[in-house]
Amino acid sequence: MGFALEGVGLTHANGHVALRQVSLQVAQAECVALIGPSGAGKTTLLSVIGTALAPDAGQLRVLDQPNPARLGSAALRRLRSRIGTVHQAPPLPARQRVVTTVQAGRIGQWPWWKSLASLFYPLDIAGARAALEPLDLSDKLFVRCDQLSGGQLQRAGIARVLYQQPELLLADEPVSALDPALALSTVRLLVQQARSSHCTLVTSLHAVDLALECFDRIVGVRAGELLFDLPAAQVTQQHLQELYASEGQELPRLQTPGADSVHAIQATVAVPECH
Ligand SMILES: Nc1ncnc2c1ncn2[C@@H]1O[C@H](COP(=O)(O)OP(=O)(O)OP(=O)(O)O)[C@@H](O)[C@H]1O
Repeated sequence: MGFALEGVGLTHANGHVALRQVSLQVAQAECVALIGPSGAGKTTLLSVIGTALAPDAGQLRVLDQPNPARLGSAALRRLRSRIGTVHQAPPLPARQRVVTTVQAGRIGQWPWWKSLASLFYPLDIAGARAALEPLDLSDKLFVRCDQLSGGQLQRAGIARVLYQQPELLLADEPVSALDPALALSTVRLLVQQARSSHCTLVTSLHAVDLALECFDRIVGVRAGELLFDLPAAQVTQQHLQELYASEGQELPRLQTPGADSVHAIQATVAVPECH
């Protein structure tokens, strides 16, 4: 099983209710996109699933582990080592080389002495290179993180989580810093890698067309609630307009000069299909 939330609620420390009565079941190896306006609660939802935030109402089960908030620190660390997280702005140490940063993806799975040694000497250069290759970053293997562009940093964060080989992969706006063609190929890579490794993938995406193109299941989040949970083929314009009603008429899409849709980008770049 991937994870299940039943009636989950979360109120932030300042009293803001970010999630209310959220119920969502995602099976192992399913790939799901979260969409919704800014401030809807997508990041908060991913943080709850990833056990970074404990819900204050309802039930949570992650990778067959009920109620992770009740786990002791060692068991929680073991559970978290099975969960990979891609952040919008990956918190990668500025002075660390890319190879070390990618290898750090497995620190939670290695014995302490190996994790420590890997900080001083890269123990798996070939593995790190293989993770960077499909993201077109293998030439940056020995470059320091503070010498990468924002988009390269974001892709290094993705390489790190792919190297981790998690059972559950949570990606929060993983391609927000990438140009439209790279965004499309990178999301497709995430979906393909998740499918081939039988990993559950939940990705929040700003671009609605990217979500509909690459994912079979779409969850619409608005004001801390799930507005819909549908197969991509059943998401209508009306669903989307209702979801983004607070953002005016325009739906957020991939933007590229002279082409404003995934299909237009597809026509100009050779990227493998998602479905
Ligand atoms: N640590 C916090 N303390 C207080 N309120 C918070 C905190 N984090 C988020 N919020 C509020 O909770 C709501 C949901 O935020 P969240 O980041 O989950 O939304 P989101 O859908 O991911 O937005 P975006 O698409 O802009 O990243 C917002 O109103 C936000 O202001």
